[in-house]
Amino acid sequence: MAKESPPRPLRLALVGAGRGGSSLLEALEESETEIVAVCDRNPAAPGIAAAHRRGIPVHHDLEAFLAPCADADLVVDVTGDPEVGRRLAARLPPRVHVLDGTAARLLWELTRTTRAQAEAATRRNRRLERVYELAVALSATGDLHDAYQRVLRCALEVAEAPAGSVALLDERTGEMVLAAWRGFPEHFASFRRWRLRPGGLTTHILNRDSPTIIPDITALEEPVNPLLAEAGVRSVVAAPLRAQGRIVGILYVDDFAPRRFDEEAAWILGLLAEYAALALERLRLLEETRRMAVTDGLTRLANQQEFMRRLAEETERANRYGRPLSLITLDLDRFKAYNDRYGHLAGNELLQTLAATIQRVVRRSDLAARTGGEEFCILMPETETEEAARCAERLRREVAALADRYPERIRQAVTVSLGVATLPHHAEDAEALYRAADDALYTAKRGGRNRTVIHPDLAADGVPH
Ligand SMILES: Nc1nc2c(ncn2[C@@H]2O[C@H](COP(=O)(O)OP(=O)(O)OP(=O)(O)O)[C@@H](O)[C@H]2O)c(=O)[nH]1
Repeated sequence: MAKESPPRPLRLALVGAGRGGSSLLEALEESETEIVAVCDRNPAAPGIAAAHRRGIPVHHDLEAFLAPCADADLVVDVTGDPEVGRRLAARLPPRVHVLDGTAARLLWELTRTTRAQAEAATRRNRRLERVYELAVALSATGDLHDAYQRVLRCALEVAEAPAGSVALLDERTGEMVLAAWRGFPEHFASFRRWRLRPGGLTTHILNRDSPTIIPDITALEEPVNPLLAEAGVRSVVAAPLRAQGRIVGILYVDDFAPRRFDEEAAWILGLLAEYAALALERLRLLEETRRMAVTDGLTRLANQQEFMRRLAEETERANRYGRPLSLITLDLDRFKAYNDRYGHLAGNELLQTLAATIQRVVRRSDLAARTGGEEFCILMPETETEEAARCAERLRREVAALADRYPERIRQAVTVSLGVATLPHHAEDAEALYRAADDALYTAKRGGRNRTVIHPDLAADGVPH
């Protein structure tokens, strides 16, 4: 059997490059059809520039245009001018078909529809591809913050929206808590929490299986969360985040103008939310485990291991850059007697109150840790001895005032003894710094307790108070 040769592309010539002609040119841009010539009297007609751009021969005179037309299969006449129609019919060989009027419009509409469908399919594939890429990235990351940002970036891209956020449900308090956001100004985060109200928008979103589309929140009757209203959000698509059958939060995608998000975007956001919820929950648990591994369970301060790790790290940094690093060690005075008298639980409560006091007194850049039963350490980068001693004294006074301040929790007046040492003045490495501060603390205990001692003054009575 003879092999069939592939059909050669259709050759088309176009007369009339106004709005209709240029739309047809655009609609045929990616088709196989070969445009052999374009003709329009008006050199400024929109289709003329498009034809030049695509290298299609252009004519402004019908006579000259007839020559390439004789070589075409089809001439499309969108001029609507009967004179042009007559001349084409009279001069072109019968083999060349002429499409004009309604038939030309039909051709344009069919081409446009096909193209729109192809574009929609490409867009859907691109959106699904983004979700797939997100899934791959989420399974590789171990960082919760990074994961939130990736989820938001992907959601905004899929919905072609300028802003979005993730809020998590705090089951204990019945509140929504903002976990991450994108495309909002800084002050957006000032509304970090809001209450769930029965009949409110948040409750409505959480109770639905699929995403909720809201074209204009100002037209809603139910109360809207203050975050959206305050930020000037007008339209929303919101997908519930569910992990193992439990509702964990909401993914919001927002626009500052009223707009109806398309159903396809909402459907894909639903898919994205399903996967994201599982991945985010996994990372949240991982983070929680990590946090627990470095935290003391009773006081929520850093634990001994974390303190030793940070001490080594900060010592190295201080030595490398020639910067001071101070360390305060402190220990409750006669805690055994307190425990014996009021019981272990009351003792625990005292330790927790002391930890909260330490946390209140130190700076954010300092590290407060519980390093033993009733022993605590405060690591203070970039801090000279005098400043550390001032902080120690302030802490000592605050502890002495605890019984007056919290009579329901602290059963009798308590005090602490503190030791201060600074690298490089009193030690050169981590171990020596720890020992120096501890020696100072020991001296404070021997000197009568309820005092601060700076390392070289081991024989002195401590800092005057
Ligand atoms: N309640 C409670 N007590 C603890 C905890 N860890 C250690 N302790 C107690 O802390 C007390 C420490 O006693 P000592 O080391 O003799 O020190 P002290 O009584 O504070 O005396 P000085 O430090 O010399 O002023 C012991 O009774 C421990 O049982 C804890 O987690 N909770």
